[in-house]
Amino acid sequence: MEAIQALPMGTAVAVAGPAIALGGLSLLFLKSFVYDQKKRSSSSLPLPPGIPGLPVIGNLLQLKEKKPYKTFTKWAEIYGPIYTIKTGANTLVVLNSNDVAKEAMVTRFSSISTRKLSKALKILTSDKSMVAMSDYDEFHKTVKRHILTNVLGPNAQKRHRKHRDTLMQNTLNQLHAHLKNFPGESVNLRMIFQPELFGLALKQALGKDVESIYVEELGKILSRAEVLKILVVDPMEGAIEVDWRDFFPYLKWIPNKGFERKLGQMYFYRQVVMKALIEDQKKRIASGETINCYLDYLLSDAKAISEQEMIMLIWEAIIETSDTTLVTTEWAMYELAKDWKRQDCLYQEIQNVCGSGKITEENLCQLPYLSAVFHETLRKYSPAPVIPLRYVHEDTELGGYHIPAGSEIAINIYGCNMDKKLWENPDEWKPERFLDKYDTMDLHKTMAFGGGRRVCAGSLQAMLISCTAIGKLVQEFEWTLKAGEEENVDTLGLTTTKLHPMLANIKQRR
Ligand code: HEM
Repeated sequence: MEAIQALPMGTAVAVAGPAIALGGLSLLFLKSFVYDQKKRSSSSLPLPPGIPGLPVIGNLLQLKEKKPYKTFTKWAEIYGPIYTIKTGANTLVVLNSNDVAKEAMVTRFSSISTRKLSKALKILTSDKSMVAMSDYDEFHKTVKRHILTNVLGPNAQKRHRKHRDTLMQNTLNQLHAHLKNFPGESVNLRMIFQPELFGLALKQALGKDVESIYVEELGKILSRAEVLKILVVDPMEGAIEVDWRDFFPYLKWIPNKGFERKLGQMYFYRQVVMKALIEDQKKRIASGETINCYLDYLLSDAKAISEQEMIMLIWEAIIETSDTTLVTTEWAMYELAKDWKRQDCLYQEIQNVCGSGKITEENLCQLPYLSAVFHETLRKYSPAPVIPLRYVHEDTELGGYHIPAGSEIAINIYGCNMDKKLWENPDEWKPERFLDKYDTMDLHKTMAFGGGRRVCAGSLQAMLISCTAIGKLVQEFEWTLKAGEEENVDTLGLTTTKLHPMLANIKQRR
């Protein structure tokens, strides 16, 4: 040490330089040796079992119905938690248990960190220009930080609290008005809750809710309901549009006019409406009025974001806020309205904790049964049943099998949440299964929010809105399903949206 200190500075650098270079070289050598070993050891493993299919088209005909996650789950009972299917020219590795899903999302993430998007998603996401659909790269890290800092992280959620309180109060007011104006008529909760969620999404993203907007390219004023349809409802349907060229890339030169027209139109409408909404708010900012919202934040703090990326990021915050939370809340209320005993159990818990006071977000940590209702609904109705496909960009290993580069990965969240080895009678909606086992505020009791570096950024917001809404709806009203509603359990779309909106009869509690 003293000898080194005694050397002139230049000498120390001259000696240390080659040493560092040599150290670097041997590290590099070691890394490539380990990599080769890993590669060799992975390729000596067997391939996952394949589901028998037909030549050329593979298993496509077996996946005709638009709920592949259910077919995947049935196959897992025969072929195990990991298997491959052929979708035309593509090989898809399907993961159906928590263990293999976590291995893909955490341990082997570095080999599976890119997205494989269908043509429809490529168009709708403006080629991966949003947090949830981007590859795991610098763009992703930057924009995930932005959405967490301003919209979805714990501090941002504290700042947006007033919007959630308004949403809850407006929902309750409309239910009371329904009771008064249409006594004896059943209520469609979605018709009230969805526009309220959309209002919250607009306020968080753009600073203000809108009643209507003039869109120059369309030459007309659109109502709020039309804006909701263009920004949320249509793209959710468009996202599952199938272009057969996805399965046969070697036929991509053949035009598919119907598909292109439909998706092109959706893209155009979304684009012009988003531009009009943003321009409107830019006028507000220019007039000196700034608001704590995502747009104001991006305009002042995220200079490197292009105009198109800005449109996509703002749209992302709107569509993601408006959909999955509604799906969860509606299914939870369907189950509670069907099951009086459990509804009463929840009501008693709320009464014990809140007494004559109204339930608030501050009470959530004291309400384990409410938390169990939320998580059991996420389990049984996994709002994102299959994670958007990932792509294996280097040979890897999963569940003891060799997974070659070029494979696509489908993580079947629904399958993980319905795994009979993990969940007793998984078809039964039974919140009690979560009591005593978990911390009330643990957001990851199931695989519903994914995991690892791509874990859902909006889980806190979803929990705060959904749990408070369920709690308030049950605290204030008694819910009973309308006769014949029990059978309506079908779903529609990319998420598990209830095909028939829930209809229920409500009675004000004393
Ligand atoms: C019950 C409601 C929700 C469920 C079940 C859910 C589910 C998921 C899942 C499974 C993923 C992971 C995708 C993957 O691994 O590739 C994800 C990602 C994401 N979610 Fe959610 N989500 C919900 C609500 C929300 C809300 C309200 C937002 C608000 C904007 C949101 C924003 C995001 C974002 C930005 C990502 C991308 C994270 C990343 O790629 O790093 N989610 N969500």
